[in-house]
Amino acid sequence: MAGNTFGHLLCLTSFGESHGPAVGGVLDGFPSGLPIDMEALMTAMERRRPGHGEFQTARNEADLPEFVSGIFQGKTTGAPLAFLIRNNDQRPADYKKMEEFYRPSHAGFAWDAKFGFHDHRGGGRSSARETAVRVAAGALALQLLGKFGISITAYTGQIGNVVSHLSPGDVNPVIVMDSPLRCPDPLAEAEMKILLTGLKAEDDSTGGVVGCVIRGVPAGIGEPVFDRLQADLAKAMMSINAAKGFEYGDGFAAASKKGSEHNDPYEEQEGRLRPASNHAGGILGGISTGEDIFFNVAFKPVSSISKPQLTAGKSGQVQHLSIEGRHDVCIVPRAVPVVEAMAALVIADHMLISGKIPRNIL
Ligand SMILES: Cc1cc2nc3c(=O)[nH]c(=O)nc-3n(C[C@H](O)[C@H](O)[C@H](O)COP(=O)(O)O)c2cc1C
Ligand SMILES: C=C(O[C@@H]1CC(C(=O)O)=C[C@@H](OP(=O)(O)O)[C@H]1O)C(=O)O
Repeated sequence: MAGNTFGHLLCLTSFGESHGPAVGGVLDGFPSGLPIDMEALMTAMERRRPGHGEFQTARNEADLPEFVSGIFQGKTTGAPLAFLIRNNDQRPADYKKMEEFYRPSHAGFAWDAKFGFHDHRGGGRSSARETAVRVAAGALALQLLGKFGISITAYTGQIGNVVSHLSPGDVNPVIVMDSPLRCPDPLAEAEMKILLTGLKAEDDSTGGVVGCVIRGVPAGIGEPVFDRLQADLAKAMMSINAAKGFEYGDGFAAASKKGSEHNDPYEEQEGRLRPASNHAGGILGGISTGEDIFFNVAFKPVSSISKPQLTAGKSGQVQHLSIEGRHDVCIVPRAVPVVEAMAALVIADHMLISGKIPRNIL
């Protein structure tokens, strides 16, 4: 398997390069009969699209998916959903130096080691331009899940050392939607803006954390032992460019807790048994418990910075390299819809596997 296809029953194949004519995808296994809300799909694309934010890359792309298969009379047909997203605003001259130098901590060095050469313009296939495809496919999966009462809200939980202290259960999707940095906590967001303004002026960058909460997933999805729900979520999140870590439920903090602090004892509520707390993050034994599923994804600082870095070129000469081009100061706000999209693909896939979503929803 060449690594460009993701999923079990609902499979996304993505293709395209940052400075090629287009990126695009084929989403196969999607149920027939779902009316597609193109406006909602474009809202998702708009949230990731480059070129319209103070701390974002200035590359300006419309990110308009053109569907060439899988939709008839506004509804999915069950055939592969295939779409193209044209690239219109490339500036390859920005990458001239990359013929001589590898960008420290971008993908060029490793891609050359594997493939022998790669399209150095915009990083080629290693560019997060590819994540536009995930958002288009994920927006379709989100619409499908919405029919079955499932909602997914990703949000900015941390930028640099500024942390939002809201717990996942308190995250309000409306506030996140309206926030320029996709942060549910307006006080933290104000501090994040100050931090990013300073870093932009210093030609530097920073990382952060995207949180995500999935509500309405019924108990019983996930396929032990290798396709545990958290294993598939982890793979989906760690496949996003610049992702450095994944944790769900109490995550790494669970390591230092006592059993008596971490356990979720059961109680009867309205005639059914439920855990009284949710340190598990909605998954036990690889299977959903019916509680909210929540997780965090850590992202590294953007590697392409114009602050000079001392680095050796391909012929060995050491030089102060200042990266040119149009780059994000912090990718976290633009990664929010990507995390949402990948989570939607995983949950929709497992809902189909378990039969909780039928293949025909007419
Ligand atoms: C939404 C998004 C936007 C990104 N924007 C940039 C960018 O403008 N400049 C950059 O150097 N890296 C950017 N990245 C990160 C690179 O794509 C990533 O570091 C590169 O592919 C190498 O992969 P790795 O960091 O996972 O090893 C972005 C990532 C995401 C998810
Ligand atoms: C184009 C997008 O983001 C790009 C992601 C990216 C990277 O290295 O990942 C580097 C930049 O590419 P370029 O130098 O070609 O403008 C970003 O603009 C996009 O997200 O659609």
